[in-house]
Amino acid sequence: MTNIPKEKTLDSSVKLLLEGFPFLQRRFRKFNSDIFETRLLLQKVVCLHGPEGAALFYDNEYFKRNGAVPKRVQKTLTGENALHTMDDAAHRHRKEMFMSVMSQESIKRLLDLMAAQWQAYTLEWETMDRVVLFDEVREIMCRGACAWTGVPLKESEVSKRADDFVARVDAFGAVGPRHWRGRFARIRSEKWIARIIEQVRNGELQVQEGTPAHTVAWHRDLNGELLDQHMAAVELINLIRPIVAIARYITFSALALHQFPVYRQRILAGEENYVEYFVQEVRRYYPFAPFLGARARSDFEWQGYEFEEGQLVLLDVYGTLHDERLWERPTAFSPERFKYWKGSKFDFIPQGGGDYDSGHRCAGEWITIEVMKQAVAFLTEAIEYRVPNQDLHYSLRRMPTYPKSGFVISNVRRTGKLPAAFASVPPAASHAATAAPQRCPFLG
Ligand code: HEM
Repeated sequence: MTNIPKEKTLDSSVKLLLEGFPFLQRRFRKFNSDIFETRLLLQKVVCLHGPEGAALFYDNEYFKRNGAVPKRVQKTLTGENALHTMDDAAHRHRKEMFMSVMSQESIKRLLDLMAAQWQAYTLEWETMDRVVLFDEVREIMCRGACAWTGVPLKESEVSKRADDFVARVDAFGAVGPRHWRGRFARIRSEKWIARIIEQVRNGELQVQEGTPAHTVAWHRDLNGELLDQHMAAVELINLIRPIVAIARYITFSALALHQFPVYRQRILAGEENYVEYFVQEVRRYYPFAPFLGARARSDFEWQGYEFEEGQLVLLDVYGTLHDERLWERPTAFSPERFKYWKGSKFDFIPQGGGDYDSGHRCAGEWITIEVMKQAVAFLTEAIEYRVPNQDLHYSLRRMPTYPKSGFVISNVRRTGKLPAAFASVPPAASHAATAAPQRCPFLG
């Protein structure tokens, strides 16, 4: 039996808050090991790093999620008792519902709805002195996500609803006011969406079959029962809120285009798949999810280390994405690396690893990649802009993080060119046109 290297500490929770994203990575380096033990929130925690650690973490035989996601994260980010906390047959059944709305056709519909929003917003940006990209893109994402799911969004509530979704994500690594903002935002958004579920079920709101609102409202659990209204709201939000969260990756994409202009040129040169390499590198390079948690199902041994039943285990997402053994010059931004990447399901894990259907890998990873590709194509081909002086620093201590200024652009001009993916998409006549699905130009 080998002893797991142990951090000498009564509790490291404060250090985690102070150090942020690199907290785990620093300790793996200090111990020169892909496993170590520490104490967080007054409990013993075993931390795993790298593809072998990830393969173990995603092995359903050894780990479960029930009891692993802290209540403070459920009460802000995910909602309580959501898919993220389920296991075994019940998880697979609920996950099937999520994956059923991730078909190519469904994602294409989302992209068309988003494209109309990009066009409507840039019309307005031309008239504005300064545009805070993060603030605008979260609205674009919120409108697109609501239209796609089938959730009506009044013009007057766009900003408030988008704010609440942002606040819920913003709360996941926070204590104090930021955490409480997230809690209140969860309560408001769940109340709103629970009413939508009620209206879909009683026929007050007509939504097309196949849309996420229809799918979730009429989904039956393994016992054949509809989800209770609140649970259905939690899960429908788990399809909307994370789309709004893509605004962070899009803001980081704009930052990358600004900081590394050579890649803007390569994208404009039209090299095949280059936009995809670029967004993959954005997802690797910039921080989002720091780590993930699971609990051991029973006592077991792995590589000579002993795990105890109920043991809390964390998987180091940020550190694995910046490990020099996996990524050449990990601190350099280099989309080219994805040209040659022959990775596994366990090394490139910005949205989790392993399988989509049987495991907890992010249900929305394909959406994230496609929505980011669309945004990058738009930012490079459809508009020109200036980037005035501003504070573009993003703090690794803040979880989650984004550039302090929100990425301000000015002098926005439409080029008159539309990326190929937009060519067939009629612009939204007004924001309201795509916000209410009944009047959506694509769904009729
Ligand atoms: C900003 C982009 C996103 C990031 C960084 C992200 C990240 C993650 C991560 C780290 C997980 C946990 C994986 C695990 O527990 O092993 C996850 C799970 C999940 N994500 Fe995402 N995600 C994003 C976008 C999306 C989108 C667009 C959707 C849906 C439209 C989505 C829906 C989900 C769902 C339903 C789960 C739970 C899966 C399960 O437990 O089986 N996410 N995501």
